[in-house]
Amino acid sequence: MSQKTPRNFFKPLAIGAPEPMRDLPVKIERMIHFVPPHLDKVRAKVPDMAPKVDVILANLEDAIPADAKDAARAGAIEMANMYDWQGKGTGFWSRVNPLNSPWFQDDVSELVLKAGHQLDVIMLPKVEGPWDIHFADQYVAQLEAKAGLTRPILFHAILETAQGMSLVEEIALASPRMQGISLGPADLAADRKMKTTRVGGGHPFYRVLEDPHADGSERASVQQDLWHYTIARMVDACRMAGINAFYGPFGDISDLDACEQQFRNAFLLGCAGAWSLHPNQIDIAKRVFSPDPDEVKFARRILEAMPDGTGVAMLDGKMQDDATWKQAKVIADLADLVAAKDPDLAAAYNN
Ligand SMILES: CC(C)(COP(=O)(O)OP(=O)(O)OC[C@H]1O[C@@H](n2cnc3c(N)ncnc32)[C@H](O)[C@@H]1OP(=O)(O)O)[C@@H](O)C(=O)NCCC(=O)NCCSC(=O)C[C@](C)(O)C(=O)O
Ligand SMILES: [Mg+2]
Repeated sequence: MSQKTPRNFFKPLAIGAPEPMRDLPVKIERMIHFVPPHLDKVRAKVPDMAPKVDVILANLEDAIPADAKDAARAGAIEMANMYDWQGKGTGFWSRVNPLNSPWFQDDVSELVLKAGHQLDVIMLPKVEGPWDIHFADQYVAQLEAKAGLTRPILFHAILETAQGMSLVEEIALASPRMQGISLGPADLAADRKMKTTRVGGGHPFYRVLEDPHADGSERASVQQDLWHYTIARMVDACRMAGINAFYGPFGDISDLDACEQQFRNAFLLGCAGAWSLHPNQIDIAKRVFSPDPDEVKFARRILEAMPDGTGVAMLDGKMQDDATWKQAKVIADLADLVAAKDPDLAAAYNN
């Protein structure tokens, strides 16, 4: 497989385009909050919502009707100027239409040329392979040069096709712009021909049955996680590439408990955040993707017990060593980031 040389991997893909980042900005992205930019009433909420979330995403793709694509794009550009994104630290992203759609070129060119200074991340849907990232990479570089941007716009891919799943490692490694990957459970289920119309979460048919009982009594069965393999492989691909994995949408807006459970499964498997489709999912993502205060305190005890990160120590009967020190570092560093943005959690982590 042809690979760029390490030195060429970080070369700008257009004369005048900003230098690609060698290290990603360290941010908390516990929830990526989706906004339909064509709805005036919802768009008007952005200045009030922005301080309360980690990322606001102007959605131009699915859930935006074909006859509202131009209005959504114009709304996204308006959103770019509704808040001090770069100054106040809330991420401003946009999900553009698929690369083969009639809207992709206008989405990307107008966003970069008219909102590139405020835009942090372009979310690319239905990514089939590294070639999609390569194409978008050079196209955006050309536009960045034209717009005179000094900071590169990053990419976030959605994992929502069977081919994309089979190439997820190559997608994660395809460009210095890659910032993360989200699971897209609806399109991926359709492409895999999974027999579910749900957007994330479990399914009552997906279970394991215990062995038959001699007395013929009823056999217990337990529902299993449909998304375990997919999320775990996405996490491995992302962490191998030094980027973050995210759980995508949970579609059953009315079922807050199942949403929390799906987010919690993803958090435990290594995801950095999830999408919030509705205001009632924002606090769930905040609660789940912020480290638990007791876990933070225990993690800090591990770091204190082994200041240089090597050796062995016993804490509350649990063996700690170089590996658990690294696990503790992940939790403690995340807690510091969350505390900087969230005074309530800062107090919980330090009392
Ligand atoms: C589901 C919907 C229609 C219910 O919208 P609603 O208005 O019927 O809900 P509501 O409960 O009546 O709304 C209560 C209040 O919240 C507001 N509100 C409602 N939503 C939002 C929001 N997002 N942000 C900010 N405010 C919101 C709404 O305007 C209302 O305000 P009000 O009290 O002042 O009247 C609405 O929440 C919505 O459109 N959410 C975004 C859906 C979306 O973006 N879907 C696409 C992403 S998932 C996907 O693409 C799949 C994937 C990855 O591709 C793949 O797996 O393949
Ligand atoms: Mg989709």
